[in-house]
Amino acid sequence: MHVDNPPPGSVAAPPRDDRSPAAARTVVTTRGVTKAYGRTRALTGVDLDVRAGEVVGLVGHNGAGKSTLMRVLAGLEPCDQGTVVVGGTQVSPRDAGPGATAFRGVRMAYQETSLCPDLTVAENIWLSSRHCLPRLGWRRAAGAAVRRRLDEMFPGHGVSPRDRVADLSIARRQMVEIARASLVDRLDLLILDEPTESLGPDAARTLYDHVRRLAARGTAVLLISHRIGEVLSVADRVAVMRDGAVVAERPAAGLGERDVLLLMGAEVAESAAVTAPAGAGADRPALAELRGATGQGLRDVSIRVGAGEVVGLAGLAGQGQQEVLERLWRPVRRDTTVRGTRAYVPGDRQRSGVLPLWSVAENLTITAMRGLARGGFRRMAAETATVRGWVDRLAVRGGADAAMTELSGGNQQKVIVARAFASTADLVLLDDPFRGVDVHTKTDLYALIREEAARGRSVVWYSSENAEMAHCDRVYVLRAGRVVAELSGDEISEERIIAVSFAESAAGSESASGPVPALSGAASPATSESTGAPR
Ligand SMILES: Nc1ncnc2c1ncn2[C@@H]1O[C@H](COP(=O)(O)OP(=O)(O)OP(=O)(O)O)[C@@H](O)[C@H]1O
Repeated sequence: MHVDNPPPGSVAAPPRDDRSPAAARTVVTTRGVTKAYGRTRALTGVDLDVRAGEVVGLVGHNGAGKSTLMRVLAGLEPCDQGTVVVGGTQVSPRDAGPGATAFRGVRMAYQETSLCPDLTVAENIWLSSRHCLPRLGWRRAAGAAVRRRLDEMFPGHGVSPRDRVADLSIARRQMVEIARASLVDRLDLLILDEPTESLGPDAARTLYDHVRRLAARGTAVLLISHRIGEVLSVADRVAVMRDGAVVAERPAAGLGERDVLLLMGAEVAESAAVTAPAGAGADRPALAELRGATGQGLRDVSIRVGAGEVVGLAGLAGQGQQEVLERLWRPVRRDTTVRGTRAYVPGDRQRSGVLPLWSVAENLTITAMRGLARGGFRRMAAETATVRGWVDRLAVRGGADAAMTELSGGNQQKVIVARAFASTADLVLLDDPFRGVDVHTKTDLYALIREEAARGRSVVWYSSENAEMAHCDRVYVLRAGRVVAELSGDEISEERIIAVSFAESAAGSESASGPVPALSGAASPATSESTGAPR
């Protein structure tokens, strides 16, 4: 069922939620805000009010305009038309731009972190918060400030102010990005753009605890997320964006995930989980195998991937899952066998996934080229048909000719996933591939994985969302570099995976609820050569 789309810019009367102060001052207001990039109308007339002390969840499909609106609210980009009022003062397009003082009380933590990779954590903090740091001894002051904030938000974070950002895992970079955004002398509005996509459940929970504390102190928080359940658990109010406008606002209390999906325009019936046929693939010939793999953080790991099987790698983040994917991608050791070609979808699209200067079509076909060519000649018609098929299938907003940098984060991710499946690889390796992808598209991608498996392709899939593992035939749960459980069929459930992940922890030296040190400080093992090309 579809919800009718009201005219752009229309806003349902926002009923107040009990948790937010009824007469709180408005921190930001937008009326009829539009923004176009060339022919793309990213914002088509946004009306939104955010009041002090409230948490507003902003949801919508990939490309709905959420990040663009946030950039306008943070003063990073001017809007084309409409009015933006920040802290009671109407700002003009001239006021926008990096470091704009009119927007000083508004801070944003970005979906792709804005940190300089070659600087340390403390140096990055100085860059963004130098106006509130002393000139003498700034490094120490920045280090102390970020450490304090990280301790508060993410106990057990494992980040030192002296760490070089490039050496941090993607989850830790995300933590620093969020801490950086909230380090300011006056914080009226904190914008969090998909903050938990690379965080584990513990870090997500402590972050949201902090968000509620901020709100209790009067700071407004705008939370963009595709994780609707999380939004409903922390927000006072939910604003839904479609086609560049806010089309509905509702108090979060009493709203269910299904209600939100309907407001977003999703076909909820289609969103029903596509789960794996029980026990499928268990007795198929092995396409890939790790036999007692040890070293590089792995301890005696044995894993078997049958032809046409979808194998999940689960457990808390950083327990060796990336190292397993790395071994399968580069099977150079004698303990690893892979028959056939491989494609890789890296977890960190900015570092090793996107070819930013290339178009969507070029990014998509780069790995499929060999299969599409005949006698060493490119077949342009076949390439065009392939590209069109994938762009339509995954609803890549922006189209085939757009540069990758013109796409929203979720749409970029769709192209990277499509690139792997458009290849002829026998084994597709997925490292938490659906970060930032909207719920509806994810459902399509789950179905795609099952279809490809039915055609005989094998998939090894690490996901930080345990619920996604229900789409696998078999799941290996990793803990501290070891396989601690192998689940199949009905045994695969979120509860079971969590229980197994923590059972080992309770038996070991770490506390079940405490922080778990990641095995590898480095992020995705993917390098420039692992952008998906089968070899
Ligand atoms: N710099 C840019 N140049 C051209 N088009 C852009 C640019 N930034 C955004 N767009 C386009 O504007 C539209 C809205 O993008 P935006 O990033 O705001 O969406 P979003 O709702 O945040 O999506 P996602 O959930 O995928 O992050 C998209 O169609 C996108 O392709």
